Amino acid sequence: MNTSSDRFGDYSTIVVFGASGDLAKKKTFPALFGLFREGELPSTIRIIGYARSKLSDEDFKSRISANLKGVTNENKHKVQEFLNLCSYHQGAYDQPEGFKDLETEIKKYEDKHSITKPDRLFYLALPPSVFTAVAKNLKEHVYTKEGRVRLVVEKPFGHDLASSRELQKDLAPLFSENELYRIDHYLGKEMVKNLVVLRFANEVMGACWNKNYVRSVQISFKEAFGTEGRGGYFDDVGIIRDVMQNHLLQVLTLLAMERPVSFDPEAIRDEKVKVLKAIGDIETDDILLGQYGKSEDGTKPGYLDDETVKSDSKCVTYAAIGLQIHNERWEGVPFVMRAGKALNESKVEIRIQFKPASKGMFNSVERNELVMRIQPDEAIYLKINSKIPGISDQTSVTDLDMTYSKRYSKQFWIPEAYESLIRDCFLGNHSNFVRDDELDISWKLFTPLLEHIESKTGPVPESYPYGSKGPKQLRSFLNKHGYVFEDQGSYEWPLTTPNVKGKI
Ligand SMILES: NC(=O)C1=CN([C@@H]2O[C@H](COP(=O)(O)OP(=O)(O)OC[C@H]3O[C@@H](n4cnc5c(N)ncnc54)[C@H](OP(=O)(O)O)[C@@H]3O)[C@@H](O)[C@H]2O)C=CC1
Ligand SMILES: O=C1O[C@H](COP(=O)(O)O)[C@@H](O)[C@H](O)[C@H]1O
Repeated sequence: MNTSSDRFGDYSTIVVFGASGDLAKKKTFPALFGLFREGELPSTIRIIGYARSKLSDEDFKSRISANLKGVTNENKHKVQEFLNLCSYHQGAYDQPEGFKDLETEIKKYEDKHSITKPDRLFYLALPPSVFTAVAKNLKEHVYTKEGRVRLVVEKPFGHDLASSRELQKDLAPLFSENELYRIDHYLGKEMVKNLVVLRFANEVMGACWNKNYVRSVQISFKEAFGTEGRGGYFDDVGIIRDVMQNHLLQVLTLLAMERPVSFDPEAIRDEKVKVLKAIGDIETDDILLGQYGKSEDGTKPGYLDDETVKSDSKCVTYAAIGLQIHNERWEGVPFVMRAGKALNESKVEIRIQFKPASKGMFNSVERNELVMRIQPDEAIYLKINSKIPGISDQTSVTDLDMTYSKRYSKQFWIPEAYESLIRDCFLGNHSNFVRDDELDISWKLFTPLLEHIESKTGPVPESYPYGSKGPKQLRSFLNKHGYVFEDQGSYEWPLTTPNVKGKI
């Protein structure tokens, strides 16, 4: 696979802002360690954690070491080697002093290694309220014209179209689009990265990937836990901003875009933008909204039981949205995105249901369905009709199954999303990052819907029990959008023992 590369040098500096925070502890530092452990980061780089909290180097290191993953007896020495590369720098986000000191510290390291063209990666693991202040101070005090600078920004990139544009307007004069890496961590997930290959490296897939064969497409995100502990954050956000406007929409664009001319990041992102532009307005009767209540047995709390949320909150914790893509390939094919918290299971998957086989020989065979499970346990399987083996002349549904855990050995390293994306930043590959125009169109699409939902007269979400499959109307909503729940007959997974007899 050709991917463009502009790799940083061996004496680069990575600064993680918000290093005392949750994301840094749970994702950023574990990902940096994972890359180091696998030899994907040079052993000579410098990693600096920056935050306002008063922490000694030891405090900081013990904080980050608690979450490092993939440590075995054979590689445990790598933990200390990694920690030796790290240090902590205390400073404010809105005052120049901390940044000036940071510049001195980085320069000292670069001078020691005679680096004249520095490579500096700044990772903002920070609330968006301080993005601009940090970006300004970085530009003024820690930027290098001689070398290369990359700025990684975490979601949320705004709250709606206006605030997203405001943020863009603030960042644009400071860092060029080429220097900006907007992370959507779903783009770093293995199965999401495989979509381009699955579609465009397999003629058989390409041939049926259109309105002539596909009846409906679903992108489904389910979490088996509620907003426990994050209600305060979630109440202003809701499930649509939290995972749909970004993660699921990114998956949809990769699923629906035309073939890019190459693996060049701009070629890929150009195609994503084209398909985003072809998505029709979201109709208000094409949505299903829910909010979870207590579990049926009363052991799990309802959303409104969280003291950090407004007692009469209409915050949406479940949404299903029907979309149409108005282009030659997809006209008339319903795309449904659905996402919910506090459901019966945690699973993210794509389901492409094909049109039924022609009648005549087979009057009751089921529709083919291609499932790509993003998590847990990545898998691609195609449900097909097959003759029941043996003396039977009946058909049954079975599957062509590529479950990664069965197909690839456990010794084989599949990077976590953040590992994969930080590696891309280091290599200078923008393919899996969100470009400014993608962001703008995605907010244009979702802002009217959000305004409708959040207006005083907006719809009241249907209550569903914690631990259930979601709102009761889901089944009819999916039917309305072309998805047929097939009678699975003798389908069993993973092993089938058909209970049928042949005709004499
Ligand atoms: N946590 C997660 O799993 C995910 C987070 N994100 C995004 O990543 C970013 C960071 O998230 P997370 O680590 O959870 O956030 P935190 O709330 O943990 O904030 C990170 C650090 O920023 C500083 N900080 C917090 N609040 C403020 C404030 N009001 N003003 C100035 N500084 C503040 C604190 O450091 P100090 O006071 O020491 O300076 C804190 O340790 C956010 O944009 C979030 O939306 C995205 C996906 C997942
Ligand atoms: O961005 C977010 O994503 C997580 C889900 O990410 P995953 O990698 O665990 O699937 C979600 O729980 C969170 O609410 C949201 O902010």
